[in-house]
Amino acid sequence: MSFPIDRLFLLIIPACMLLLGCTLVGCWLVQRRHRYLPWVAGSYALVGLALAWQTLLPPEELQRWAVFTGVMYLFGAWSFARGIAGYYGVSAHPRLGLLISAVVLLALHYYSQVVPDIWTRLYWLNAGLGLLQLLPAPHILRLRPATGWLERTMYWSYVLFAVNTSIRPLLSLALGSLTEDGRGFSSYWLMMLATTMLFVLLFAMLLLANSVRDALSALRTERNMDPLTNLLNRRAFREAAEPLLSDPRLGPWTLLIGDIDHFKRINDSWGHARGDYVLQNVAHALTQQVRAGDLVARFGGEEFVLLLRSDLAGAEQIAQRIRTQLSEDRSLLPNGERMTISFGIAPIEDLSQLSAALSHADGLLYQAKQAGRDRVHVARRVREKAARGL
Ligand SMILES: Nc1nc2c(ncn2[C@@H]2O[C@H](COP(=O)(O)OP(=O)(O)OP(=O)(O)O)[C@@H](O)[C@H]2O)c(=O)[nH]1
Repeated sequence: MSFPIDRLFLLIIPACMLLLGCTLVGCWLVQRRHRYLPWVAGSYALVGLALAWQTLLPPEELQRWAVFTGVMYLFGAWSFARGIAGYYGVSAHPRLGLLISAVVLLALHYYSQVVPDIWTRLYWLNAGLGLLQLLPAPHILRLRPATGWLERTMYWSYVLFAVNTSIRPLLSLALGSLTEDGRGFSSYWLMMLATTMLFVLLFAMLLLANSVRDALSALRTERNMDPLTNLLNRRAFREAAEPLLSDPRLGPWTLLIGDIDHFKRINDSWGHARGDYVLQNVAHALTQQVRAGDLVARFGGEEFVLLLRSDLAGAEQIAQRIRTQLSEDRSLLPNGERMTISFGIAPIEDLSQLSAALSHADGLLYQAKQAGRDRVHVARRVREKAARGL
């Protein structure tokens, strides 16, 4: 049996689609987070298989299998819409999709078995495919997903793809050179393969870029955030403090170190889970009291560091507010006892003083602990006291 070499050549595109589908599934298996990926992969696989099937069929068989291949294309198109809808978190309207598919399949049956007409069949099929793909589009547009370039490119190429699908037969008609079976090297078939491949590649690249971006941002979060409290860790605090303290237009800055009093006793008396709960509540209280642009970090254990854009007096007020709020919250410890925190507060003028200011605030915190805990020790006071010989 001989098989025309040009047909084999045309099989490259469906094969690429299947490979891309497998890549997306692989990507999903690694991360298991992007649940829209299997839908897009499924649509690639279905459309790829349908294209391969049609390429391999002898011309006289195309009509007989029109409904079968129609089912694959239609489900592939809806699966794509489902993937896009999943990406933006909206519905792909499955019932409406089913209705559109049923109407198109009836038309395919009529124009293949009752009154065979390949071009009317193509109009129906492509209009149906375009409509199915566009099902989630209005909802996505209302969401205004234009936040980043990736989302914007994704959305508009998706809309363009759906519109191109709908009007493909008309474009082909305008280009002329139609062949009887609408396949082979007919303008329609070549244009269909080319545009499908172009968009399919574009989407695969955008989806993979999205996966990589998410993986990187998850890594960055893991690297920078304390997982228990969602505060910055020591490394991220330094990184975030650098540009702030290097900008002479900002400031004045003050560094605070807060440390929960007798935290070991909380762990020993009520267990680690209660200790963690207390840490989370302290973190919440700290972030509640500071302003946007201030930094709050957990340096480890029960020690918290804050960089506030404020003078010493303002920082002291904030520390006192946090201290009062926490000590008045009787729900933190199971026996209703007060939970207290001590602070050391030191000024800082620029980045070069960061380590010195941290030691300074730490020393003041130590003094606060020595003085009985549940208090705020501020650098100026210490200096004033020293000046007065106290
Ligand atoms: N639950 C919980 N405990 C932690 C965590 N990290 C450190 N700890 C505990 O925090 C306690 C710190 O105890 P200490 O350094 O003695 O401090 P303290 O008991 O608060 O005493 P003072 O600071 O002097 O008031 C230790 O028991 C650590 O095990 C954590 O992530 N979760």
